[in-house]
Amino acid sequence: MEIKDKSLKELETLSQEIRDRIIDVVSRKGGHFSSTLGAVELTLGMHYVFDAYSDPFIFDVSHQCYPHKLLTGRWEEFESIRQFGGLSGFTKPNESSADYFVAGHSSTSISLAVGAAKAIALKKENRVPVVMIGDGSMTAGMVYEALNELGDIKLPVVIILNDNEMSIAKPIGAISKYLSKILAGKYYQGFKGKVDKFIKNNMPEGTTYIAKRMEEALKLITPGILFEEMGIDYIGPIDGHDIDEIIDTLQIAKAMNKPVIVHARTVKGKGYKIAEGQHEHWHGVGPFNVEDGAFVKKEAPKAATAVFADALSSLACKYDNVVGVTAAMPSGTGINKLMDKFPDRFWDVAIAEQHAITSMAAMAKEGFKPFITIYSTFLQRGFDQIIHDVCIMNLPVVFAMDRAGIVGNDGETHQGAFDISFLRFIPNMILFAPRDNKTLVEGLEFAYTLTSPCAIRYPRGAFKELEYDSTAFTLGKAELLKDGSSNKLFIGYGAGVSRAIDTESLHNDDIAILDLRFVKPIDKDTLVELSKKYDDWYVFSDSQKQSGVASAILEVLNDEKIKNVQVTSFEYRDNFIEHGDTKIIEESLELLPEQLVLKVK
Ligand SMILES: Cc1ncc(C[n+]2csc(CCOP(=O)(O)OP(=O)(O)O)c2C)c(N)n1
Ligand SMILES: CC(=O)[C@@H](O)[C@H](O)COP(=O)(O)O
Ligand SMILES: [Mg+2]
Repeated sequence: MEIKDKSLKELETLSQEIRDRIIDVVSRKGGHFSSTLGAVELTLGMHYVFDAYSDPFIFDVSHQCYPHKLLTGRWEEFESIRQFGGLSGFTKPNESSADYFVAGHSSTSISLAVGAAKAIALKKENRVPVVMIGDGSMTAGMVYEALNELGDIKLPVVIILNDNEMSIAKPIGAISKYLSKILAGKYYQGFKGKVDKFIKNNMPEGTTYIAKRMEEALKLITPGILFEEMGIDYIGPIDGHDIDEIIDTLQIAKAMNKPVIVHARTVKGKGYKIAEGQHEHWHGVGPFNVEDGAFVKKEAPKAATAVFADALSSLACKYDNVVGVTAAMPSGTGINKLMDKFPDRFWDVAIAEQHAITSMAAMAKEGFKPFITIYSTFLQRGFDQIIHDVCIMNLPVVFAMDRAGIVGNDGETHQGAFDISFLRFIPNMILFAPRDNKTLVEGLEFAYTLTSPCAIRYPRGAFKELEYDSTAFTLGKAELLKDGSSNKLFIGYGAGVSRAIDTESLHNDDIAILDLRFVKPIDKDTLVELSKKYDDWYVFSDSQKQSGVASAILEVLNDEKIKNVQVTSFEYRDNFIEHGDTKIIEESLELLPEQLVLKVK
């Protein structure tokens, strides 16, 4: 039966079935959990009032899209969510025509809706873009760039603001406070009841006229004055778990034929009691026991994130001028501990990567030593700020890039593949990488001493502990870990060093291993020296091949007119990398040591 033909009772039953399915599958497979549970009724409302195969359904970040997937023919396949070869955890048009866009990074939804609305108007079609965006995602600047235009051009777009008063962590900033203040007021429910009665008793059926009246009436009480002043109509707050109210409101919003924000209050984790409310650790989860909410514990070595956080904490204790920032990822980057310990020196600035970078540039100019702790993938947001505000000024900002390399189940939107490629060509930027926990700690101490911007990368999860001792970091100096008796040289960068070591251990030749340490400035002298002894080089790095580590080495060989060396890159090829367990992804890319050793042979 079509959703549109279902009674309220049937819709409520369906919402329970959706929740049961999400809880069952995510408790076994892991995935984004509390956001998606909180969006069940709103998603049902979208599907009841709009048509996912015609109206662009645009989910911001799209980590809350599981109910949408279940409603659009992916009930059985849902079992494979975020697994290699299975469904993506985000919307993906090549998975279903009901998925309008790929998303994974936040706050793109309203811009997409504006573009879609313009296209629809030009094509003279009768479709309406519908956005679902969370309160956390409303903190990013791009949202206001889009609203700025939307309020001016006034094309029909319905924006459902799914407000659970949570980002991943507690939401930050004045906009969040403003939204919370609205939510603290009364539901629009009581008022709406009166308007409904008025419409039923006085008006003929016919949405445009009704909507006009409704809209006028709403204007008298709207708490969403910020949006109203920008030219976007505001309805709310409504109860985001009351299907009846959601459907009524969305029907009105649709009929208004202009930009409208429907502000819905929801509970993150709704329907799974243990996760309900403001619990950060239920945002994205691994497998857990449904009965008691206990996570399935896996013995895991200390994550690089934790090593980083401890080392930064020591630096902050030692040096008063150390400051730091995260763009809405306090626990993900480990900086939450520092925010607790040094609340006036470490900040969460909300989903505002660009602002994080530029504001820290000014702190660096004022004599502070900022550490921008950020996932490699989210640093992409701040590309111009890195060049324009940090590097041209040659300011000693440290970019601490977590989640470098394959991140696993989040997939193509989140892989930390590109940072070396897009940072390497920026003048003044220093790029180096630790190979293990010890060199991560040493690398941070070294970063503190630099007077230029630098970027240091480390992986999701743990470094492999290596048996090689390390020497102190010296700017632009590589470290030869072992000489070899064959003509081969393995060059590793960052976590690529352990891959090189593992591959060497599987080879029957005795192969020299170099930890490149710096991809910029690169150790020209050492490379020239090594070219005299070894002429078959292999480059191991968890990063894109184009403009990557092997490219940097080839530039040296070319500049130094060294012709005898053959370089093979074991970096990522020119594709976006899918989702799945990291090891399985690496296997699919033929990057496991046992695969690489065959290539070398
Ligand atoms: C540009 C960018 N920065 C950071 C993130 C990480 N991130 C994913 S979801 C999220 C919180 C979003 O909060 P909200 O929109 O309120 O959704 P909720 O999870 O509360 O439903 C963050 C910070 C991201 N996806 N994109
Ligand atoms: C959707 C999003 O961007 C985050 O929730 C991300 O999935 C977190 O990734 P980690 O699990 O690596 O912190
Ligand atoms: Mg939220």
